[in-house]
Amino acid sequence: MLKHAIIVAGGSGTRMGAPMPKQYLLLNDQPVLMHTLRKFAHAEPEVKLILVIPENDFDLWSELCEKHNFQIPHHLVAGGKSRFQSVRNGLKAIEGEEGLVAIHDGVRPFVNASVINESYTVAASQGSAVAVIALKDSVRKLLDDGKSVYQERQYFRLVQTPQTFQLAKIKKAFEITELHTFTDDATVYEHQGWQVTLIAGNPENIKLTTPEDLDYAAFLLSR
Ligand SMILES: Nc1ccn([C@@H]2O[C@H](COP(=O)(O)OP(=O)(O)OP(=O)(O)O)[C@@H](O)[C@H]2O)c(=O)n1
Ligand SMILES: C[C@](O)(CO)[C@H](O)COP(=O)(O)O
Repeated sequence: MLKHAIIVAGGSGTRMGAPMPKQYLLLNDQPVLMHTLRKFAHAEPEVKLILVIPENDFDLWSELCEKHNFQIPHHLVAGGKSRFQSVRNGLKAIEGEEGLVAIHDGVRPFVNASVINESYTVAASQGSAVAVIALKDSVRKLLDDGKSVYQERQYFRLVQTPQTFQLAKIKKAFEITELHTFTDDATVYEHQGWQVTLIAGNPENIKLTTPEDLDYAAFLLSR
């Protein structure tokens, strides 16, 4: 079955506060995005990779590829103003509706190959596969009056990427006008009335968001 992967990296990394967007920061002397693209290329050698970055960064990316001798084939697509719009641009760049597409944050370079493989297998039979992990800490809900209440953590999951779908269904789902409740691709998919299928993610697959995440990334790479 035809397998695509859209790696979204069209953001500006405000919370990281680094001199350049976090997707280009170096981990072990290689930009974050190269680690992420390599994970997909190694896990699924036949995958068709689409990389979504801001159009203004196309020249920077091509310089980085040359400098780091990065040769994994991929198709560059211009990002949008929001993650939703970047994903939609990526979906529009795929011709036809055949096969599966994994949508993955470019700033999650620590995804396991087994999670990527499982996401395609499950999406092929179920329509979708969304990587999640269970919570280890207790959970409380904040109330308007300054109080808080206990929540049963077994009913909650933290949502990661990849979020993998049958291409025809996720293309149709993304035809909708963007809503503020669309925090990821699963929320767009289920807006159609379709149930998402959850699969186990890997705990190291964090989204590099704030500076302390880079320390954890360095630790993971040093093991
Ligand atoms: N317009 C956007 C915004 C975000 N993303 C991507 O979506 C992923 C998750 O977003 P987030 O971690 O929020 O990245 P940023 O938007 O870059 O970070 P911040 O919110 O701190 O500015 C990232 O890979 C990011 O590059 C995107 O492709 N296009
Ligand atoms: C898609 C995502 O990474 C799943 O956890 C997350 O929803 C992105 O959120 P952000 O607010 O764009 O960082």
